Amino acid sequence: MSFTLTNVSWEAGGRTILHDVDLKIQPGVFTGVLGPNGSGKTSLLHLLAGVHRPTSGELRLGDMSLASLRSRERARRIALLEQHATTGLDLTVRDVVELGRIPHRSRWPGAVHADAACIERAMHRSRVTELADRRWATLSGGERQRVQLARALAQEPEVLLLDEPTNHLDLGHQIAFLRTVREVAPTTVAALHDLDLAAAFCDDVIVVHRGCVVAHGPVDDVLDAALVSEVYGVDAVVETHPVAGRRTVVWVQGGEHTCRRVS
Ligand SMILES: Nc1ncnc2c1ncn2[C@@H]1O[C@H](COP(=O)(O)OP(=O)(O)OP(=O)(O)O)[C@@H](O)[C@H]1O
Repeated sequence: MSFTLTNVSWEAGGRTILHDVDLKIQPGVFTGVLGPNGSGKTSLLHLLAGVHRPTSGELRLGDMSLASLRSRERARRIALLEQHATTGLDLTVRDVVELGRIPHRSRWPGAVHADAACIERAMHRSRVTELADRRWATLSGGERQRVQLARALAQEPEVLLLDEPTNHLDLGHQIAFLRTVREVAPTTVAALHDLDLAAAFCDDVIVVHRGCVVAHGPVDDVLDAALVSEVYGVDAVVETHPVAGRRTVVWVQGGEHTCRRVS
């Protein structure tokens, strides 16, 4: 399922947060959204999820305008894994994962069994089966993140939107999490801060800077030292690692945000 954004802008709090975004996100592709803090990554994901509506421009999912989809239909097609998922309810892990089935609820007699199988499968894939009876409130940050992935997979979406999904995860779980997403998820768009993880797992990347999309394309074409310098204000060496065989980013110096727009 593709996303097509034509001249999309989004305003909030009296200012333009995203400016004239033109993008086509191809179906079946794992796309990373990169950019500094406050550049507009979450805002872009929220537009794709239908949480926000564009102030101007058009956003299409496949051949439909996203705005024309009813919320239940949207929830069947798109799962959003938020940066800070919370609930005030006293739920078990299984209850949380079961929430992913709500958009698919049906009166068909076999639905309960189908839902149960789907929930078990999603928990197994996200490596949280052993947590199934634990209270959500007692989980660590990393455990919650994996449970949220299970909820999103139980939703069986056509598009998976992930907002900094590897926050809270140790290195092993970061790799396992993104590998699982690559194996089982359909079209994926993930905001990521870790450029090495982006290089390892993304097919394409979108780079957002000060509310503008300044680059979009295959990760190996986009991710280079000039981009890291321009967007993050960091001098870095970006090279193909001799053992891992993928792009790695080693920072040399920086930290000052001397951002200029990349053309
Ligand atoms: N509802 C809102 N009202 C006003 N300003 C907003 C709103 N939502 C986001 N912003 C502002 O828009 C800008 C982009 O925010 P966004 O959360 O999209 O950035 P981000 O790239 O995801 O940042 P981070 O990496 O820090 O999570 C920020 O300056 C933020 O304060």
